[in-house]
This record gives sequence, structure tokens and C-alpha cells, in this order.
Amino acid sequence: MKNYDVIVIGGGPAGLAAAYNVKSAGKSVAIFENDLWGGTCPNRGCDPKKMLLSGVEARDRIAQLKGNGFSDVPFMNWSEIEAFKESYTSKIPAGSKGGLDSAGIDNYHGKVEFTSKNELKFEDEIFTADKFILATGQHPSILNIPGSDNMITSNEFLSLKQMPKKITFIGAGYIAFELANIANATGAEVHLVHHNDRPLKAFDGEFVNDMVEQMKSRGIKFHFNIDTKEIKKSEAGFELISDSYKLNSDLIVCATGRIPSVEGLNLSAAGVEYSRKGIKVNGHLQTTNQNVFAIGDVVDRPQPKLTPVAGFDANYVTDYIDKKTTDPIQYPSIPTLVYGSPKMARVGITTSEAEANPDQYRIVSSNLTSWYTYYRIHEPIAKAKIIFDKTNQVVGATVLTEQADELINLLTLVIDKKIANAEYSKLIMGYPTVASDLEYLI
Ligand SMILES: Cc1cc2nc3c(=O)[nH]c(=O)nc-3n(C[C@H](O)[C@H](O)[C@H](O)COP(=O)(O)OP(=O)(O)OC[C@H]3O[C@@H](n4cnc5c(N)ncnc54)[C@H](O)[C@@H]3O)c2cc1C
Ligand SMILES: NC(=O)c1ccc[n+]([C@@H]2O[C@H](COP(=O)([O-])OP(=O)(O)OC[C@H]3O[C@@H](n4cnc5c(N)ncnc54)[C@H](O)[C@@H]3O)[C@@H](O)[C@H]2O)c1
Repeated sequence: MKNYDVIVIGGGPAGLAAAYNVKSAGKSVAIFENDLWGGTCPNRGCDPKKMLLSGVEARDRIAQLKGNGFSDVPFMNWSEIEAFKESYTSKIPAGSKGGLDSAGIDNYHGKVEFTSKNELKFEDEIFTADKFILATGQHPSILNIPGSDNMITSNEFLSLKQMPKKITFIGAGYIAFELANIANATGAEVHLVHHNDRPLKAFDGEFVNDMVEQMKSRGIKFHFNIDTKEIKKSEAGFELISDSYKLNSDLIVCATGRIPSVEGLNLSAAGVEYSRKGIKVNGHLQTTNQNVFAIGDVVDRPQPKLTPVAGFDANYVTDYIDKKTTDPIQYPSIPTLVYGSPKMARVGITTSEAEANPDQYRIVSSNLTSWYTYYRIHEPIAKAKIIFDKTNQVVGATVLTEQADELINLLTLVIDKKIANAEYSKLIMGYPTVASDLEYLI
């Protein structure tokens, strides 16, 4: 039998951050992982996706300067950029494990399951701990329809050795939009099939429509209000079938959401309750067993499931276990981003919340397309909606531009630190940049 102060299950951003924190606090810690050390984000999520996106960004920049210095717009060579991505991702699992070894954190690879409220079994050995942290994340869901085996998920897409000529994505959330843009930049014929006509439903409808139009202008085909009933193997590849609708493609990617990874852990033996939305927690990220915590994507909570949120959870829980805080977790504003062409991002109060409460909020819409920062790169569309409260403080923002990933972080700073226009205007920012424009937006 082995005993630790803390046992962490899941070696992704949440679990790794928690394990390092526990170790730094001078406590004994073990971490278990049953797949790739490093987890979703660096192996099959954010990082490989954004490496592939660098090719999309390069192509977009050239396309926007066509006739102004460039005449040809090259397609992205998939095999080459995939290999470039692989040069990064292939080192992640060994690098993550190496980091744990160097830090003296005991790490175990394989299947682990609870046998009681404070015991685990791993390869016939029992492990006990004072506290457990569940950080097992999520994995892609696959539609439960006939022929579901004929689809791949984002996991396989990100490591395709060849991009097919014609590819279909089912779903219209973050993953479908981002991967569709990547496939499109390689010259593939790309289709996006959605069961209703409101993609990216958490974002401002006007900006989503603008984004859809931009993607259409790049050749991506949208098929709305199609309820996929079956996927059949066909001569041409795979056939997506709905009531009176058929679409043939070489490859179909199911991007209809992700589900919490709780199977096989025997959580009932630990007295930990969960649902299809994730593990149930209280304000201290404590599960229905007070000595078992849950952090990151596996948690059932309203905050978006993102890497920085997973890290924030880890820091909170280890502080709570260390008795550095007794307060419930309080999240700062969380920016969320769709890495498409262009990018769309939002933070704070949404435009729909602001529209529903006109006595509390004022929305200022700006078309930034002709602003120097966006004109310089000849962006076809750049827009912002900034939400102010009664005191004229920025409390929310939605932006649509290639530069949205940088702009939204500045706006998050303005919101969280309650920076007033008068204060920001006194700063000197590098010019001409997104930051030097900001005083005219806030
Ligand atoms: C395609 C894609 C793109 C994304 N892009 C972004 C982005 O741009 N920005 C962003 O912030 N977020 C992005 N995300 C989300 C981000 O990857 C997650 O929010 C983040 O990885 C969550 O960290 P986590 O540690 O909670 O879970 P994970 O990273 O999923 O790690 C959980 C780990 O637990 C392991 N595990 C599961 N079950 C067990 C078990 N029974 N025993 C042992 N180990 C187990 C898993 O193998 C995994 O390694 C993206 C996700 C995807 C899929
Ligand atoms: N840029 C980022 O930060 C980023 C990128 C990728 C993923 N992620 C994370 O991963 C999570 C999962 O991403 P996702 O895109 O898989 O999920 P999602 O929840 O964003 O989107 C799923 C989409 O599939 C649709 N859908 C559901 N059932 C369907 C059906 N039967 N037919 C057609 N469409 C259907 C939903 O309406 C929705 O539009 C995100 O919520 C986010 O937390 C973040």
C-alpha cells in the first residue's frame, strides 16, 4: 500500500498544475494518467490547432494583400504543416513526464479505479491519500446514430496524414469552425452541417453571421437545419443521411461537443456524484465526497471549459487544501475565442444581456474595418461591440477581427482592473498597434 497527502488523477493542464502546486507546498503527491501526459490542450487541442492556424493566418494575410503586392494566394501544404505541428506535439508526453520526474512527483501510467472513499487500485496495488483531485477532462462525443463508426473526431483530424479532397464537419461550435477553416486553407472542399440555424450560440448573432459570410466567401459550404440520421460507407467515401438530404464526402468529422471523462474510475465507490455534464461540485470544487475535489473540464459548472480556467481551478483547490483560503472560488472575467478566419472573441457581459437590460448597459458598436490597424492588413471585416455600465466603465466586449486574440486580452484587463478611459489615455503604448487603438474603443 502507498500513501500520499494528495493523489491527482489526470495529467492535463489542470492535473499537472495541481500536482506541481502540491509538491511546491512540501507535500507528497502522486499523479495518474491513462493516455498522453500533457492532456488535451498540448496534444490534441489548443496548441496543435493554433500551430495549424498559423498557416491559415499566413494565407489570409496574402489573400488580403492580393493586388497590393501579391498576385497568387497559395494553399497551405497540409503534409508539411502537419509535420511541423507534429514536431511540437510529439515531444509533449515525454516532456511532461520528464518534468514530473525532475520535480520528484511520483507518476503512474495506466488504469486506476476507486475501491472505497479514500482508496484507489492501480495494478493490484492500493493507494490511499488524505485528498484526491479529479482532473480527467473531457473527450469527444460521437453522435449515437447508425454508422457512427464511420466518423472521426478532432483527435484524429489534427493528426491526419493526408487532407481529403472533400471533408464534412457535423456541428457548428468552436471545434467545427476552427477545423473547417484549417481544412479550407489546404484547398479541400469543406462542408459544415448543423442541426439548427444558430451556430456558435454563445456569441453575438450579428458577428456570427459576419463570420459565416466570411467563411462562405472562402468557399466553405454551410448546411443548416439538417438533423444527421445516419452515416453510410459509399463508393465516394461516406454519405451523411438526413430525412430528405444526402451529402457525400471523403471524410466526416463529428464535432458535436465533448463529454466528461468519468468512465472506469468507479466514482460511485468514492461517493462522487456526476452526470453527463460532469462531476458535481460545491463552491470549493469539492465533490459529494468532501475529500475528493474536481477541477478543469471534467467539472459540471457554467464557466467555459478552457485551459486557463483549468489552471485557475488547480491553483484555487491547492490553496484551499493548504488552507490558504476558505472562500468559495471566484472566477475573474473569462475571455473566450473562436480561432477562425477572422477570429471572434468575447468577455464579460454579453450583448444579449446588455440588450435585455438597457437601463443598466450601453452598447457601442464600432466598425473597425477602416481603422488604420485593420486597413494596413486589408482585413475584409473588423468590428467591436463594447458594453459600458452606468458609470461608463467597460463591462463586456465582443470583437471580430484577425487580431481578436490580442484585443480581447487587453479588454479583459480593462474590465477586470476597472481601467477607465481617462486612466488608459495617460499610458504610452507602442504605436501603431491594437493596444494604441484601445483608448478609442473604451
Ligand atoms: C480541438 C480543441 C481545441 C481547443 N482549443 C482551445 C483553445 O484554443 N484555448 C483553450 O483555452 N482551450 C481550448 N481547448 C480546451 C482545452 O484543451 C481544455 O479546456 C483543457 O485541456 C482542459 O484541461 P484539463 O486538464 O481539465 O483536461 P484535459 O486536458 O483533457 O486532461 C485530462 C487528462 O486526464 C486523462 N484521463 C482521463 N481519464 C482518466 C483516467 N480514468 N485515469 C487517468 N487519467 C485520465 C486524459 O487522458 C487527459 O490527459 C480545446 C480543446 C479541443 C478539443
Ligand atoms: N478556441 C477555444 O477556446 C476552443 C476551441 C475548441 C474547443 N474548445 C472547447 O471544447 C469544447 C467542445 O467544443 P465543440 O465544438 O465540440 O463543442 P460546442 O459545444 O462548442 O459545439 C457543439 C456544436 O454541435 C452542435 N450539435 C450538437 N448536436 C448536434 C447534432 N446532432 N447535429 C449537428 N450539430 C449538433 C451544437 O449545437 C453545437 O453547435 C468547447 O465548448 C470548448 O470548451 C475551445
